[in-house]
Amino acid sequence: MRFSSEVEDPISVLLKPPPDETLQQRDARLSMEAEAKRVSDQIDEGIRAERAAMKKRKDATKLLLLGQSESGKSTTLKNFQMTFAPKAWQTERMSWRAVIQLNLVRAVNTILDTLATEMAVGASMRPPSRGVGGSGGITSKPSSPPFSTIALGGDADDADDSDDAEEDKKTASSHSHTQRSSESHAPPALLPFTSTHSVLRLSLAPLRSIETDLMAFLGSGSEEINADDARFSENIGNMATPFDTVSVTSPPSSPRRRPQEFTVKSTWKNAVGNRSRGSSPRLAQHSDLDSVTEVIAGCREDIQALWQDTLVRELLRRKQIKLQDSATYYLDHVDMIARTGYGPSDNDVLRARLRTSGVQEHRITFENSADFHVGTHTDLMSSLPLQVEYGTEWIVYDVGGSRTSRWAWLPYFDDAHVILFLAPISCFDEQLAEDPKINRLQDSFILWRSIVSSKLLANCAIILFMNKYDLLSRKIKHGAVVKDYMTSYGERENSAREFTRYLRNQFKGQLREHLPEARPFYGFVTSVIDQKATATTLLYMRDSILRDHLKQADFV
Ligand SMILES: Nc1nc2c(ncn2[C@@H]2O[C@H](COP(=O)(O)OP(=O)(O)OP(=O)(O)O)[C@@H](O)[C@H]2O)c(=O)[nH]1
Ligand SMILES: [Mg+2]
Repeated sequence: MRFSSEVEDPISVLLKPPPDETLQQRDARLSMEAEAKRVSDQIDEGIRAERAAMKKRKDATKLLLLGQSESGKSTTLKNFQMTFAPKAWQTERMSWRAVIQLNLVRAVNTILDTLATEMAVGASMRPPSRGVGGSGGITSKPSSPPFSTIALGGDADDADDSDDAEEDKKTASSHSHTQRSSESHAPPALLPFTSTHSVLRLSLAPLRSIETDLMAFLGSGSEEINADDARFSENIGNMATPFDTVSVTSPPSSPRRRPQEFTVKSTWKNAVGNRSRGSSPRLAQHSDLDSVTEVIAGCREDIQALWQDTLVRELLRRKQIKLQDSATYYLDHVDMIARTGYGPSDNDVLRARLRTSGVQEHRITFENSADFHVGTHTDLMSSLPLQVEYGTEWIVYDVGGSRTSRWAWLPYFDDAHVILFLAPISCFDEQLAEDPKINRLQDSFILWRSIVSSKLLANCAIILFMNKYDLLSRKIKHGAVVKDYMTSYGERENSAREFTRYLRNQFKGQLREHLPEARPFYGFVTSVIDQKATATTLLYMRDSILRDHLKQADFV
């Protein structure tokens, strides 16, 4: 009988060098073995890194930014980056220059379009036309009657799609203050434009191709959705909350899974940093972004002259051309922006408008909280138990908010921990670009009701930002009367403060109505273009509300 210790291990037998191995053969064998080990270690390392990344992703707090288009979601995301990852933000800031340039150039082209139409009318001595065509930057304001948030109250059953349609009908003709006032006046005399204006139009003509090139560079987000685009699909239609009814009305691809074209990073951001040819989107008419910048810089004085011209201002007023808010800001600061060495400030970037297409995933790794600008914040901050969260990762999903994009939200509901819902409260007198029959504030209420009553989001912390308070204050100061647009507001004081208090109660009431049991109401009044104030709110949100919620829900 043989003992096992006497049996030779078959693997060692296999690996044993041949007895007659030469020195050369031995070296070759050893180097082959070393290479095999290196490859094997590399594979193990890859598996380990993948597991760690998966665990990190699983552990990361997932925050979903929701709200209608132009509610300020992407601007809030920028605030997140500036507040929690300031060093990483430094490298991203410069890439926004092209967006700012597009916002500026588009505003100039809109003014030039308006001027061209008016001068053509003057030349032919025909009566002035009422409408003005042109590219983005114009918010059209058709007639429509006022709406009432009381009509939005209702039962939980109201949340269904047919009811939305009913409410849409109720507001199908919400009205425009500006349009109404203009109807009671006779058309004013033609404005006396001169050859100076013709020269300005000529010298600013190169900005047409600049707009085209910047749009090609920045992709689909550089075009705003309009009512015609919104009719693009009979399938999805133009519903307020397609994610509620997704099983009935299917979007083009599977509703539950995340479509491939979504959850993308913006390619233009990388392209700005990466100058190598071939990797950047091609500009059709200018060799690169630097030559675009030079053309804009060359137009600086003429842009200033156009924007400061009193006749042009009067024309914009008469034609009720409402430029985007960011456009006005950039035109006011053209002396600084239209320069070859221009690098945008944080303030400039917070004003930049680029529509989000699809759903974009952003990973934010918290940098050392000692870097936060806490010292400059209000007393509130000093009372917070500020925790060092260095290295913690959050995944923030920024979605497109127009009605035609909302069907893509649903797949992101499943694993969201936090919903940050933005409702722009300044737009009580505005209509949706994608459906001019619908009042924008009413659309926000319909969305909010659907989100707070969603069973899929029952475990999420839901935080409301009543945003654009600065614009609301300005609007009311300039004479807008809330009850003209919102009958339920009644005879309350016509002030931004009182109106905000009223809206807060309405939002809170809808949350309580749908989830009476436990969910607390977290509502903040914000102007997310104000970086310092927003940082204070975000820090409070993270270190107080979310810490408690995530602990309670066993997420941390
Ligand atoms: N004055 C002012 N402007 C704001 C405020 N919040 C956002 N904006 C501006 O409004 C515009 C639209 O904001 P975005 O953040 O792009 O809106 P969004 O919700 O991401 O819109 P979509 O991507 O179309 O869904 C930008 O030009 C912002 O600078 C605010 O509180 N006050
Ligand atoms: Mg956006």
